[in-house]
This record gives sequence, C-alpha cells and structure tokens, in this order.
Amino acid sequence: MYMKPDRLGWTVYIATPEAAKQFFLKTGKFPSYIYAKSDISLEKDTLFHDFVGPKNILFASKKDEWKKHRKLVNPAFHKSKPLKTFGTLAHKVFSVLDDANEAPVNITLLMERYTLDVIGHAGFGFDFDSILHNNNEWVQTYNGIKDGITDPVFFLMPWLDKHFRWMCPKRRHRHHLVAQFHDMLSGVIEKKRQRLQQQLQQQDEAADEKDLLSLMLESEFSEGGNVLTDEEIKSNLNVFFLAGHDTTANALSFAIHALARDPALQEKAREEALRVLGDAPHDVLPTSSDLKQLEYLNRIIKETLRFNGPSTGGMPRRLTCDTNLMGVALPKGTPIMCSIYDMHHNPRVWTNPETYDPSRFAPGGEADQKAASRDGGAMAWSPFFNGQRMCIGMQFSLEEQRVMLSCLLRKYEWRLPENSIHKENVITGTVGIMTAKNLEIIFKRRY
Ligand code: HEM
Repeated sequence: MYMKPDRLGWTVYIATPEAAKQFFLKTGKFPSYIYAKSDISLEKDTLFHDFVGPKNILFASKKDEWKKHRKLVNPAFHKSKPLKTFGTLAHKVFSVLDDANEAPVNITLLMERYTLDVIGHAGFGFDFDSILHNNNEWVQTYNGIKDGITDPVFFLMPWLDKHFRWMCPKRRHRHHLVAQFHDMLSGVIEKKRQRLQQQLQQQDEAADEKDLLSLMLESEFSEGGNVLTDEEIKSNLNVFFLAGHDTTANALSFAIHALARDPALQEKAREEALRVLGDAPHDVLPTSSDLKQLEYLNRIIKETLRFNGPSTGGMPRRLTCDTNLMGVALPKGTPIMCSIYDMHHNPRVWTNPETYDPSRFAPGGEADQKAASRDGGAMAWSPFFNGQRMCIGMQFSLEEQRVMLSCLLRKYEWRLPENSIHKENVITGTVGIMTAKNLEIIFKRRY
C-alpha cells in the first residue's frame, strides 16, 4: 500500500492481493459499505452528471440502493449472450478492413465503433451504424457527449461546467446533445414497455439475443412492475455505455497489438481458431461451444487484461468507519483505491510482471497456483475487480472479445507498420480508461 495525492486528497492505494481481498470482500454491515464509493465523479449540473444520472448500479454507494439496481440488471446479464450480434457486427468491421486494402488502420478507433454498435444493439436494440457510417447523427451525438465528458479541463475543474458554461457555447451545445440522447432513450423505453404490456414481445426470440433493456423490463414486469423508474433505467443504460464501450474497445486493441508484435503468438492463436472454426474461405459466426474450445485465445485475452487492463483502478472510495487494513490503522473518511495496474505489475505478486506471457493462464500455471493460495491470491488478477461490486459485464465483454479476435484471426494476418511507435510495448496516452496512442495496424486478407 502507498499514498499519493488524488482528486479526493491524499489517497491510500492498494497494490497487493492480501489487501485487495479485504477491500473487495469485507463489505461491512448493512446499509453501508466500509469502502463506500465516493460520488466525486458525479458533481451535480456537470455534463457527466446530466448524462449518466445519479441513480444506477455503478454509482450506488449504499447496499440497499445497489441491490435494487442489481436485482433488475443481474438477470438481464445472466440471460444475455448475444454471440450472433457480436459476430455479425465483426463481419461489418471486416468490410472496413477490406476497404483499407492493407493501408494502416487506427485499430482503437475502429474497435470503439465496433463496441458502440454492440452496446447499441445488445443494450437496447438500437443501430448506431457507427462501423459503416461513423458520421451519422446519433454517432456524432454520442461522440460529442463522450468527448465533452473526457475533456480534461472540465474533468479537473467541474465547477467551470456548473457555474460558467453560459460563457462557452460549445459546452452548452454538449449539454443540449445529452438532452437529445435522453429523449431518444426515453422513446425507446416507452415503446418497449408498451410492447411488453401488450404482450407483443416476440416470444420466439432467443433469450440470449434479446437486448438488455428488454430483459430488464421483462424481469421488472414479472416482479409486478415499478422496481425502477424510467429515469433509473435510463441511467443504467447510460452506465452500460460508459462502463462497457471504451473498456472493451481498448482491451481488444491491446490484444490485437500483442498479436501484431509477436508473429509466433499470432500464428499459434490462428492455428487454434482454424482448428475450432474451420478454414473455409467465408466468414463464420462462432457458437458458445466453439468459444469454450478457444483455450489459447482465452489465455491471450487474460494476459492482455493483466498487462494492459483498460480500467486501472475503478472508482475512488472513502472509508465509512475506522478500519485496520493489513495492520495499518486507517481513520474514517480516508480516501482509498485499489490500483489494478500496480497489482498486475507488482514483482512481489507476479513473476517478471513486465514480460507479456499468456502461459501464466495455462491450466496449473502461475494464475491457478495463486488462486489456490489462501492469502488472497485469487485477487491477483482483477481487471474487472472482485467481490460484490465486480463488473457485471465481465462475461459479456469476454465473449465479445473471443468472437471478434477468433474471427479476425481466421480472416487476416496483421502487423505493425515499420515506423510504429508501439514496436516494443504499446504507448498509452490518457487518464482514466487506458488507451493506446494512435495505434495503427496493417491487415492482410487470408480469403
Ligand atoms: C474489458 C472490459 C471491461 C472492464 C475492464 C471493466 C471493468 C470494470 C471494473 C473495474 C468495475 C468496478 C468499478 C468499481 O466498482 O469501481 C466494473 C463495474 C461495472 N461494469 Fe465493467 N468492465 C468492462 C466491461 C463492461 C461491460 C461490457 C459492461 C456492460 C455492458 C460493464 C458494466 C459494468 C457495470 C454495470 C459495473 C457496475 C457493477 C456494480 O457496481 O454492481 N462493464 N467494470
């Protein structure tokens, strides 16, 4: 553990599995968490607050409030397994790669378009069509909001947004975009509620391909209604965007980079993809049983999430009572974070942590050995956090990555351009979600 100044002031950072075990699993007595989420990111009247809204699963800091959201959201994520959606949209990405005709492609931006279309379809049955038409109205609207939220000036000085946005027409426009986006979402929710009430919901639609909004509304309907207000449902949908879109896009681009840097690794992963999915010269849609057999690819995905996990530390917390953490007395009110990045790169936790090595995740390998130990070793790999507040979209994201990467391996060989700045390791460039700086890749068709 160490301390450094952060947005909440001097903050304790956890970087070992033993301390992380307490942080993740020792939640404290009802109704409060010991390590309760701080609402710093949600200052009222900011663009971020306007977009995401205060009442949702991610920001809930009290147990009863969180349970209310999790009750509806959980069954939706359990039922949802939209492999067809993942696959069909991956094929659209391929048409962009084919058009590039072996010219370098900014893979992070392309993966962001892919994951935006995925979350539109799988989240609430909406087609952003951002892979093929990145300039259309709704993509521009969403991107305008996202750029506004991640603008470093307003991120670091939220009071500018609250008190002085009247001086900045561009900022006012961004708030206007949020209102437009919310109106669109409200319309979709309303229509879906009506369909459900009139029992027009297609009964024959496979549950695993239904969108998360429909699944949440169905689960609410079966509870007799009124579990969450429309505002709360909308707020949860917006969280799925913020939590599930850039994170998965960056995880995918880091994996594509790892495979580009090491042709032998790429070839081995391709052999597995061809063995499982066949080598016929046309695109395929992987099934659930196919994905289970992609064992080597899975190791690559896991090692990529250890080496370059897009979420480096989750949201800041504050202690709600005096606590003893690993023999250190910490007073109530202390700001505290779990640094996933530091834990994943800690030489006292992982052997040669700066070496990218998927074999750590082979059966009986380093990761399994750690998980079997009693001192919190299972927490050593926590790209999605752990315990109660672990990422609810973990399986969704892992399946999305497996589908995209296995289809990509079948269809293309890829490499870094000669002058790439990412030859050794990927160079990253932002705060918050870890993102590669202008990562370009050259794709060569196999069929
Ligand atoms: C590689 C991809 C992803 C990573 C690395 C990731 C990481 C995380 C982490 C670290 C947390 C805990 C945050 C905290 O408590 O401070 C979290 C929570 C969450 N994530 Fe993800 N996530 C990913 C993908 C997704 C996807 C695809 C979705 C939804 C479609 C999603 C939805 C959520 C939600 C709703 C929570 C809040 C859960 C709760 O508090 O009960 N995430 N994620």
